[in-house]
Amino acid sequence: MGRLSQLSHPLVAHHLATMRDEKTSPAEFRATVNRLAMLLGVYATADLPTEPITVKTPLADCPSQKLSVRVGLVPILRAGLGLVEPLHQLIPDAEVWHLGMYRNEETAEPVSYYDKLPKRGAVDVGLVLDPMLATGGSIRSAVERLIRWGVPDIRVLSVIAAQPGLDRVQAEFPNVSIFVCAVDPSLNERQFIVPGLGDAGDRIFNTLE
Ligand SMILES: O=P(O)(O)OC[C@H]1O[C@H](OP(=O)(O)OP(=O)(O)O)[C@H](O)[C@@H]1O
Ligand SMILES: O=c1cc[nH]c(=O)[nH]1
Ligand SMILES: [Mg+2]
Repeated sequence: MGRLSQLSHPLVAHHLATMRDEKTSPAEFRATVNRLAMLLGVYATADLPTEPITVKTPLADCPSQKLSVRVGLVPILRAGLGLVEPLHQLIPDAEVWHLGMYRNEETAEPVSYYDKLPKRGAVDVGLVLDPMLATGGSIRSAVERLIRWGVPDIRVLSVIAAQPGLDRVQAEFPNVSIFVCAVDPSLNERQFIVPGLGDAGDRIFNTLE
């Protein structure tokens, strides 16, 4: 089974309530995704390797640490874009590799429409960013793509995961770490997470029809 970390923190619970609330405006929704992504980012990077360096302060030499790995942020378009900026704040040198995917409305299967990953030179750590893991199909497809690219350490950051999709991803990718703020019990007949928060991409980009 893949390793699952569910964040337990009063700020996570507080901001999650805002995100789920149907009355939350797109502007506040975006700001809240940003806050939760920052918290997820801190947890998901807690064991990144560092190497010792020495920096000169105005007073003396100071033994210090710097990240020693290439980190790639891999947002799944569109909704994953909402998590990029806070992760970039935490890891300014991270590379960003976008994967474009949307769910077919009838089958709920992911349809890929953008992928410019290079043939060579995979990052050491790939952080897959998508606020919603529903059936798990989109995350599965992204993880498969990163495995083919050659990423040795793959971590998934999602705000809400549905239990059925999570079970599927964990069973299929035992070496992938998954970080979530909440696990919801079920999916409805349209494969939306219940209680969930609706369509994350539409709420971020104010495209609700
Ligand atoms: O686990 P799954 O069943 O694959 O569902 C989750 C996917 O669905 C949503 O994207 P959507 O297809 O709505 O596209 P969008 O982000 O462009 O709105 C969400 O952002 C995930 O990518
Ligand atoms: O509940 C869901 C399922 C897929 N995508 C979303 O944005 N929300
Ligand atoms: Mg999507």
